[in-house]
Amino acid sequence: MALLEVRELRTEFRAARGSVTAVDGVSFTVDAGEMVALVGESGCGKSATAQSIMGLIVPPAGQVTGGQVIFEGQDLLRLRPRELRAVRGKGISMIFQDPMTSLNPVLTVGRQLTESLRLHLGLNRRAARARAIELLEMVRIPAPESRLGSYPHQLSGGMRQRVMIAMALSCNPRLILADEITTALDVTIQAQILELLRDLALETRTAVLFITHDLGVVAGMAERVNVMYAGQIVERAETVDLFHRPQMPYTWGLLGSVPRLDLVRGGKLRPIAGRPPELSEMPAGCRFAPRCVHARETCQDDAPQLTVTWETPDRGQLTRCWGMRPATEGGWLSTKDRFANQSTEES
Ligand SMILES: Nc1ncnc2c1ncn2[C@@H]1O[C@H](COP(=O)(O)OP(=O)(O)OP(=O)(O)O)[C@@H](O)[C@H]1O
Repeated sequence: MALLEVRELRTEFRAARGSVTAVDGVSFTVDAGEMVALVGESGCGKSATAQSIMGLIVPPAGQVTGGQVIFEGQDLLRLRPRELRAVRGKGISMIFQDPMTSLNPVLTVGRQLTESLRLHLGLNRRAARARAIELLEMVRIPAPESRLGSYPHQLSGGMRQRVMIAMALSCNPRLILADEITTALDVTIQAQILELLRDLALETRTAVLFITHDLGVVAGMAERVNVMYAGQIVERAETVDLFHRPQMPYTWGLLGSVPRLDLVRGGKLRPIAGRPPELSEMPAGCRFAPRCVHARETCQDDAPQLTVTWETPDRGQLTRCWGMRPATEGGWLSTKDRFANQSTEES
């Protein structure tokens, strides 16, 4: 059984006229100790998915209107607030993009760590302090004892994110939701923080749902990837398969905007042209069709389902694209069929 199983999750936000659906039938799993990525451009619904899992989307701003979030066998969407609070921290913890918004600026790092340990694990003052020092050592913060007295603003961005990782790990959760945790950091620091999270998660056998807009970041972090577009999963595969054999044109586009050392000299990064649809004006057919140079008439008119388009006995790849046949019928459409409607600007 999966550690986390998200089934047909649907989340709506209140809008000027009625409501808009930011997460539309999203399903995926995370196994114990596994690293899974949720990737997509800004606004595709990644954070809304994570916040829905944690029960952080509440009326009047928004609401989870459908689906299930099964964590260790229980549906988190059916829990009472008190029961859900017990799952947060001890079962699932979350690290956000900007530690300054999640750390309390008027409390020292030590106070914040020890309070969480006392509250969730019932440690006494002395034991909580000892564990806090141990946690800061774990996230490789030098002179941890003296750092306990520091306020968040006295630490660098990278150090603050290390503190957030320490807090996330403090109650030995089974799952960490890591939402764009390095976006606000310098590139060199980004790599250190990612490596730290990966090493600690492996060491402590903690599963991580790794949320990012940067497919480049996924390569070294996740075993499986879910690509999200306009509120839906549009491709899912093992990371190696996704990089080796991306199937959905949106994923090709995301890969085209990842810097690569093996690009031929002079090869340019190609951002995906156009913008995702407005939530209030979703296309009737494939949601990526308006930006897809391979879109055919079917793509404009009919919404494709997420379908197994490649598989071996032990793994598979799912794609939401009319350019792919089910794996049982051969997967790829022939080049002639696939590009039948290819625009001239591509050739
Ligand atoms: N409180 C809210 N009220 C109304 N709409 C919202 C709210 N929060 C998010 N949205 C909308 O839901 C959609 C999904 O947002 P979400 O933050 O989940 O995207 P994302 O993929 O995480 O992007 P980013 O990385 O930029 O946060 C967006 O169109 C966003 O404008």
